[in-house]
Amino acid sequence: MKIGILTSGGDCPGLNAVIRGAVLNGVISHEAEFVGFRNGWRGVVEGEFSPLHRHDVRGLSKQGGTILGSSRTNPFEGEGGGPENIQRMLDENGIDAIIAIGGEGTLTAARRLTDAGLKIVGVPKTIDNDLAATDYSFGFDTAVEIATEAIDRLRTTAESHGRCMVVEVMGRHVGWIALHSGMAGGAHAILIPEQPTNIEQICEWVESVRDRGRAPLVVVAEGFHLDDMEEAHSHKGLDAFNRPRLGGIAERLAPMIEARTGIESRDTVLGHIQRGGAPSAYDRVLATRLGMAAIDAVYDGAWGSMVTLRGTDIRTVSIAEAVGRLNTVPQSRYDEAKILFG
Ligand SMILES: Nc1ncnc2c1ncn2[C@@H]1O[C@H](COP(=O)(O)OP(=O)(O)OP(=O)(O)O)[C@@H](O)[C@H]1O
Ligand SMILES: O=P(O)(O)OC[C@H]1O[C@](O)(CO)[C@@H](O)[C@@H]1O
Ligand SMILES: [Mg+2]
Repeated sequence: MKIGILTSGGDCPGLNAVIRGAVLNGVISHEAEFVGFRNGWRGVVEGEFSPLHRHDVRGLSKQGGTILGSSRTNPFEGEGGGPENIQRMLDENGIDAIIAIGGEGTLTAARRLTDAGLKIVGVPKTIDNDLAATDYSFGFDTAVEIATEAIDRLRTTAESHGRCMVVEVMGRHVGWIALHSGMAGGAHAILIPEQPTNIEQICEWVESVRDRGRAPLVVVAEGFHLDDMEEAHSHKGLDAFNRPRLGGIAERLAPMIEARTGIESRDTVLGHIQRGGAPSAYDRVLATRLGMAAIDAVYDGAWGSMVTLRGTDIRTVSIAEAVGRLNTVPQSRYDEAKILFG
């Protein structure tokens, strides 16, 4: 079989480990051949790909980013877009199946193409951990490690100056990175999109920390909004898929906290640092296993399915099951963390 692999949407540590796992399992177990599409669906629509041999994936599991490149191209648009054009391109090049590695957008596109008859298997990726039907997605653990290290560092400078630090982490719709890094770093408040809060409550937590002689540390997810804000803070325009680019809520909160409490406050926005660099060992293992399992799904003809982590097992589910809803932070997990606020 000749299998095409693509990575689409925002990048994520572990993408290269998936590619390596798939290529190695395919070559070793099935003598499969591989091509890598350039820049996500754009490479499919424009027929831009190159062979991926075993030697191309050597040493790749520790490498951040994606050797294939990524984009937010819509496979239903453009001259070569749409299921008929894509199938023709695949037939002309003898490509039997596609492994699409991406988030809910990429997987939704994959599901629509599969509904139209294309042979695609999905692999879930996102640092946000917001995809349903998988217990964890690779990239999340790495992002939490990076954010936790940043929180640890901010804490020492905060204590030196008796300042309040507001640290912003990623998380467009869900607060998993904030929850886990905040718990790991001993944050005094964790603000997440699922739990709009008022500024008075935040200041109460901050003041109680100060009253104990400590420097308050607040972790906020970029998608958080105060309960009197209509939506998440955005001042950077739109992304390539016309969605507001988030980021900057920490810059709004820090002066509000300072004005209300009198505690000198600083903000830090971690941004894409959380997506860069080498994946953690956990993410390398998870990504490698998902890549290997994607090959099994291809050889089972499980089109329209996605490989997934359930407990410690790798399974397959239908993509439809994964993209319909978000994996949000449950109330019980937030309540548990909240015991330590203030
Ligand atoms: N409903 C849809 N139908 C067809 N194509 C879609 C659909 N939703 C998204 N896409 C395409 O898939 C691309 C990738 O989706 P998106 O940009 O949301 O990234 P993602 O895979 O969800 O990863 P990320 O976690 O970075 O959001 C989009 O830019 C868009 O072109
Ligand atoms: O890479 P971009 O387009 O700036 O996307 C940023 C978004 O992607 C993510 O990193 C992953 O979905 C979000 O946390 C963030 O809002
Ligand atoms: Mg998306």
